[in-house]
Amino acid sequence: MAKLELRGVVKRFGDVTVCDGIDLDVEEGQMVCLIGASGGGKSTLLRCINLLEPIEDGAILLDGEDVSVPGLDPQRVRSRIGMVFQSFNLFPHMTALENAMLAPRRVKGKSREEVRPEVEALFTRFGLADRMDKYPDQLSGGQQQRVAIVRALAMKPDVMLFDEITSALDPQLVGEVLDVLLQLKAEGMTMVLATHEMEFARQAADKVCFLKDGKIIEEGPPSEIFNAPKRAETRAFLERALK
Ligand SMILES: Nc1ncnc2c1ncn2[C@@H]1O[C@H](COP(=O)(O)OP(=O)(O)OP(=O)(O)O)[C@@H](O)[C@H]1O
Repeated sequence: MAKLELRGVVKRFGDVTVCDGIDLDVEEGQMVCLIGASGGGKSTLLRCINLLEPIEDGAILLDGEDVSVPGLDPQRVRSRIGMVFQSFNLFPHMTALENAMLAPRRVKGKSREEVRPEVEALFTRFGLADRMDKYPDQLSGGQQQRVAIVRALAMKPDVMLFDEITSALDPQLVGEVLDVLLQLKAEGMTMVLATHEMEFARQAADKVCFLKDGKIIEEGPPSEIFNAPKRAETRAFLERALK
């Protein structure tokens, strides 16, 4: 597990500044939730952390090492920072087990024999032992998303990023995915989540950051942000979101 620090991160698309000098500390083992209105820049910020988007300015530090300097191998960084998306993105022609074994084999060059027991242990840990040999279309949305989480964990990342991972799920399947996050938190994983699950953020986050127009305009423990937000924007957003 690692500490993640963002220092003055700037991301622009053309003339539009989507991340406008973001500073954020995520301590080892912390769960940080990013909340805010649609278009505030949550997804883009996560994509920048994972080097899926180049940044214009600032730095992204993983245990003190600047991983955003040009020239570093993004695959090497991505093997330390796992990411899970709203759409599960599993390969339909591969079983759940094959999906999860792919990256450690391709990126880390490990053999099937080496990877298989490690990945099987992850499936067991997250209640998916009997789903390993199924294809994605034989799994529920919640199971597919849990497989996607297992696939990211198979790389043994130090940090995990989650981008609205329950937004595409039927409401009755959301809980089983959020339970996986609670389990990871209990195991000490460092995590950053963009989420609309306000009750989950209130109960599980160590820190909540409210993003607006590419800036963190409010941050603190959920007890502060939810009970006594300092900013009118945060209050109005929470009132709508918690209705
Ligand atoms: N590849 C891109 N090219 C141009 N503009 C982009 C691109 N990706 C995102 N944007 C813009 O950046 C802004 C922030 O988008 P982003 O998806 O990061 O917000 P968000 O807070 O995650 O919103 P949501 O909750 O709807 O996912 C939006 O105005 C969006 O249109």
